[in-house]
Amino acid sequence: MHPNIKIPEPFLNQIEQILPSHLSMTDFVEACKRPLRRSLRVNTLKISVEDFLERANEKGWKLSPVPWCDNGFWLDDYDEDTVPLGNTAEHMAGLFYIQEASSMLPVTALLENDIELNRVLDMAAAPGSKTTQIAAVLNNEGLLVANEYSASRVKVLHANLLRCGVVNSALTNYDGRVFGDWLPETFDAILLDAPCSGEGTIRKDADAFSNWSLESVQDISNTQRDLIVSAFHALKPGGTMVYSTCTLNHDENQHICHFIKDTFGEAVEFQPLNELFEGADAACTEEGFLHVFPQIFDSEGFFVARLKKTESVGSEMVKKRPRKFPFQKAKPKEADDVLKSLDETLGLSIPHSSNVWIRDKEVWIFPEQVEGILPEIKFDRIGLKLAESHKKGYRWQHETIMALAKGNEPKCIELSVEDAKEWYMGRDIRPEGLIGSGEVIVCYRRQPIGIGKWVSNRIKNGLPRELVRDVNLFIQ
Ligand SMILES: C[S@@+](CC[C@H](N)C(=O)[O-])C[C@H]1O[C@@H](n2cnc3c(N)ncnc32)[C@H](O)[C@@H]1O
Repeated sequence: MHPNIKIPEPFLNQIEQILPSHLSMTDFVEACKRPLRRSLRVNTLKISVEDFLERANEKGWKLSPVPWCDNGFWLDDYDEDTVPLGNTAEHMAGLFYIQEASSMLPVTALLENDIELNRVLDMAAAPGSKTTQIAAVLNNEGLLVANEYSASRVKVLHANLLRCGVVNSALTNYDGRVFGDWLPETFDAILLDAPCSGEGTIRKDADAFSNWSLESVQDISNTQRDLIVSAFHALKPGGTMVYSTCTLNHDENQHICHFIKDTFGEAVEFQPLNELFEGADAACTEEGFLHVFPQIFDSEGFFVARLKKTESVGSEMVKKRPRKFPFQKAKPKEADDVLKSLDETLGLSIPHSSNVWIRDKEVWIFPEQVEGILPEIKFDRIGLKLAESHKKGYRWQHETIMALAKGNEPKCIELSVEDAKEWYMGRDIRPEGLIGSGEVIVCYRRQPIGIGKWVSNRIKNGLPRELVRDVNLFIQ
């Protein structure tokens, strides 16, 4: 049992009124008090599920599949005190994301249908569990705009995108209310994983209710109404949107969905989720939303609704002052030069749907689909910084390796466990009996972990300073 759990009476009274008849209040309270099962999602941008399972098996991890996400697994009996999951070599290399199982539902629902996805918006994205999940389904193609209102949380989002090798993203730092006016009818799919009162997170966080009150629920539902209207305007006719929260009350869930339907009528079509996976029925409401009480799948509480915009609702773009953009698209010869050098020095190539852009000496790749909307909104960061150019060529970046290298390129060198520890601690390494020249992709257990440079029998460490850490305890 969770030791310090406090569940407010008004909340329990409310749940009693909305709990479906096939569920019991006793089970609900007991489930809230049970600590949460740990779960993770394999990052298929970096490793196949098959290879990950082999590696997990070698480490003695016991994984069981999450039924609604092909890449999701529960991790049974993991001893978090010995090696915190977030400090394992596999996590640092971006091979998985620690994500609660029910929080994998919204992206599964959003991207279930095989539709063309040129532009996707994640309107409330930090820390990025679902952004990285979307990027993996898109396989780094198309454009994924990841927006977050809190500047400090944008930094965490950015770090997670880098760790997971996401290349097709463009980050923005706005109140999500701006998208409907600034980018109307722009996105094929939108995830609104809304800020909410977090009632479903009690199993993870004993303090989940410390700021909870009936009034605060009303406040936050006003924001949610504004955000869903904005998202609906930003959606292309024919596009799909998922509205999700990690809370349980109707005001922040069902009522928000009915509000958008009342506002836009026939243009809103609820798309039932009862067949999203085997057993989904157990959480399905009459409208076809998933209202996941924690005892149903032994998970966090969650709510997921999917809707389609069947027709335009006459959204209009608000005119803005033209802004100066400091990047220029590389001329064809310039881009060829960069890509040829990337191939020749490291054996790497960029995703099909991206192009080379230049700012002074910096060389970047941007998803092609961002080009049409560049004048409309200020981006904090787009795509990937590939290199810095200098007189003799290019200085490739750590993130280039983390995003583009697979570990099977000719320029890779496999480090011993001792050398990998040295690498993560920011030190140069001397692989036994080897001498080389030029740049080299360093790998640990066949996964790229950075870029170094041979200086005779030593590889100069290229790990960015902010990633240096004492990993002596964690890497085995
Ligand atoms: C439920 S969390 C998102 C979790 C995230 N989707 C994930 O899966 O990792 C909601 C996020 O919305 C942000 N937020 C709050 N108000 C917002 C607003 N008006 N516009 C956009 N984002 C907002 C919060 O800072 C928070 O990071």
